[in-house]
Amino acid sequence: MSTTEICSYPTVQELSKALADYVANLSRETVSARNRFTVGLSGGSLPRILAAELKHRTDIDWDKWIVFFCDERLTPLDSEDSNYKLAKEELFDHVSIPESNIYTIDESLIADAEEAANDYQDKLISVFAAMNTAKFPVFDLLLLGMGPDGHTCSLFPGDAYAEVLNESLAWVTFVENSPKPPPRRITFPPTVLNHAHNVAFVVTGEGKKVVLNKVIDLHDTTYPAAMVKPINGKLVWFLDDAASANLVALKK
Ligand SMILES: O=C(O)[C@H](O)[C@@H](O)[C@H](O)[C@H](O)COP(=O)(O)O
Repeated sequence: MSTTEICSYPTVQELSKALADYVANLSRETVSARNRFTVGLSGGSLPRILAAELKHRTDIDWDKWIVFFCDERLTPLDSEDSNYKLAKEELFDHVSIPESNIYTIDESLIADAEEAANDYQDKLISVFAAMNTAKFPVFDLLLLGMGPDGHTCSLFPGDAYAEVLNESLAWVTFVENSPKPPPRRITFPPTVLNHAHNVAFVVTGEGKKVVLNKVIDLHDTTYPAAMVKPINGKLVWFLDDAASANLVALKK
């Protein structure tokens, strides 16, 4: 059964501390149960907020982490736009996750979005097919952000993105007309997000408060973030008070 928890903190720094505790606990529990911790990361502000406290933790079995990107921009890995580059600078450079456990896009395929998505899917299959019997990868933890238009990963609202939003077979799909630059990206579809054991959204700032009300209070699935409802997993929202100011769900 799916459960949802909403946590709000006065400052982003306090949020980072709580997030580090949450990730460290989950990592410890999962490693002792399954001897590995599969994580999906997003871009935007998430890597910085996540790493701020987490990179100082000494109680994490980093060599058991297996990391994928929930979405990635089709750029070289050393581009300022690359989610990998951001995560590397904020987190990977400071902790000891084995390089071979960090799965990046194949840079030689960035000119062909479909091929890049298929290749990334093959990487997912190589890791997950042996681990679980589900038709989709079951991540231990997916860490997501949300844009002011309600997008998450590279899942954008609107009819132009219906095919990606409704993808029901592929483990990785792609967009070539993202309204948030850069335009060409690969992304997990909602079905993959909803098979995870744990999904955590990290959303901060006043600019998100209107859309958070639509997503959390009104469950308005025209906003892709509202499509995230893990079938058998746990969803946690890590918010700051500026972002959560309008939330009816928190005032109950
Ligand atoms: O690659 C990307 O662009 C991200 O994965 C994207 O989905 C991001 O998480 C949101 O846009 C929120 O970004 P902010 O936290 O910076 O607002």
